[in-house]
Amino acid sequence: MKIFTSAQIHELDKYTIEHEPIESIDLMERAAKAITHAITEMWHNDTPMVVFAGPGNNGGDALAVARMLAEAGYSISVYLFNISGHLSEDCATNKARLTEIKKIKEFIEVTQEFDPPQLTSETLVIDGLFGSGINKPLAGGFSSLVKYINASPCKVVSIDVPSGLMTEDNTYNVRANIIRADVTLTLQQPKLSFLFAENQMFTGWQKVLDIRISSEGIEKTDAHYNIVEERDVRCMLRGRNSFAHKGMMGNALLIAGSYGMGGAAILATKACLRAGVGKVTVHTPKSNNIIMQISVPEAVILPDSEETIFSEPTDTEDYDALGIGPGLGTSETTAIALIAQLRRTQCPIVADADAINILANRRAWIQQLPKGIILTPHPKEFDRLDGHSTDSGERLAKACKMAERIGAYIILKGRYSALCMPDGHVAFNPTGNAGMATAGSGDVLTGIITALLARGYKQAEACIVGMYLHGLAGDIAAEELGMESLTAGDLITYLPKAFKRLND
Ligand SMILES: NC(=O)C1=CN([C@@H]2O[C@H](COP(=O)(O)OP(=O)(O)OC[C@H]3O[C@@H](n4cnc5c(N)ncnc54)[C@H](OP(=O)(O)O)[C@@H]3O)[C@@H](O)[C@H]2O)[C@@H](O)CC1
Ligand SMILES: Nc1ncnc2c1ncn2[C@@H]1O[C@H](COP(=O)(O)OP(=O)(O)O)[C@@H](O)[C@H]1O
Ligand SMILES: [K+]
Repeated sequence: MKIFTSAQIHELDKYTIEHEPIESIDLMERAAKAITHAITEMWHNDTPMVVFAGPGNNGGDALAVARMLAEAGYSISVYLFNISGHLSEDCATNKARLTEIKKIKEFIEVTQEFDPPQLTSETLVIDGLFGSGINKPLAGGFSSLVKYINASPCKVVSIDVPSGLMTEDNTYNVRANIIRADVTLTLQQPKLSFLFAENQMFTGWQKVLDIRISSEGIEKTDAHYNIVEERDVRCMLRGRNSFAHKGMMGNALLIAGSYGMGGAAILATKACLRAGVGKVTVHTPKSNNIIMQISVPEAVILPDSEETIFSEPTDTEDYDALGIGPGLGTSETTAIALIAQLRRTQCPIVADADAINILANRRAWIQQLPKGIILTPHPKEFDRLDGHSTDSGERLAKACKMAERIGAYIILKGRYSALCMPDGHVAFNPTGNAGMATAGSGDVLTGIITALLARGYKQAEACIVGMYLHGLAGDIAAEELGMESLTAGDLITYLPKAFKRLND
């Protein structure tokens, strides 16, 4: 699913009006119907509702919703904020339509002073102050109103966007002046900023409402940001030839584990095998040899000459992919071996965890990384690599720049892991859940991506399929076990079911 910027949304709006064709006011009516339907599904008609409408089209939506809810028998009070004395055309039309009906409890047009109504725990506030047209942080009377609503015990449903939240960049926004909704009913597509962890407190639960924006327009418009969909992944999946033998299914090399962190190597190795690789070899310190042999008898172990750390690069001629980093440690010897390893490796690479931490300590080496390398940092690891970011938006922008600059694929891990590609495009992964916030989940992802690379998937495909499968395994595990007790090992156990669901 493409994620458009507010400027693109505005253009698509116009495109739909011109090409469907449909009058702008009728498109607003269509949006309002979808919003009203969603509200009536969630709240009974004995819920007292207070609608706050702004002067633009978000306010227009709110006024239309107020009319429809009043006609459906809800008790509705409406406050329309018209401070500058100018309403958008469709907002003005909906004001006229609203004032024509008799079923509204009260309608107040605020032009100067505003005496806020009492908002109790019974009240539902419908927030239609500002949507995708906001162009600066809220201030003055609007910020006071937002603070008043946020401090009240009422429930809040926001139309399209929680008022005050920018659809893309909130780095310089004033967070106290943004509505904290319980539910956001967003039109056509989630907005980019909804995918960032720190904005969940504003959007609350999100529901996307289809308002039938021109599919032709959507197809024609290039989007930098996409949310991966199941059908994309199904198209990328490669089958297994019935004459397949292990030599055809990829030969993976993992360099992982140090004394005390052998578990990371075990998790990555098991995940690599469960992701369908033909053969996997694990280069790990001597001290992990026996535990690896016992834990993963399917793997070949290549013990390092050192007892506790990775110290010597391995020839990669025979391998189809290298996964390096889980539990590796960051000692000086390991750092030198890592760089030597990256320099001499010819096959595709995924570098995670301590491999990233080592690069963060020696930033000059980042420029020299092989083209096409996959890096899988969580936000803290990325900050070590590229300096502190104030929020997810800034971090994503930096990751995109780095991916372009060094020709890398960077997966910024999180609820919606973001794959930043060298061509500037970003793919967000929708699968996964909070049960996966547990040690070792990242090692499993490294193992899966390594396997897919070894099997011949191109970097972008290996990342997209890998992220999706990893999250889907977590979702199926959570369906059956619940989130609380989920462990990284469960992700491996449920990987077969994730494959099966996608292959069915
Ligand atoms: N295709 C779709 O998705 C559809 C979208 N639709 C709906 O349209 C909404 C977008 O409407 P929109 O473009 O009119 O913008 P909106 O958010 O109402 O705000 C603009 C007004 O706010 C003002 N303003 C801005 N910032 C401000 C600030 N900080 N403080 C104070 N004022 C500020 C700005 O004034 P200006 O700065 O321009 O003078 C202008 O008056 C969208 O979210 C959805 O609900 C549906 O109806 C149909 C299909
Ligand atoms: N709340 C969540 N929703 C979806 N996925 C999550 C969530 N929390 C963690 N994950 C996934 O789990 C993995 C955690 O990786 P990481 O932080 O590197 O863990 P570790 O270092 O312990 O292995 C990432 O792939 C991330 O996307
Ligand atoms: K809003």
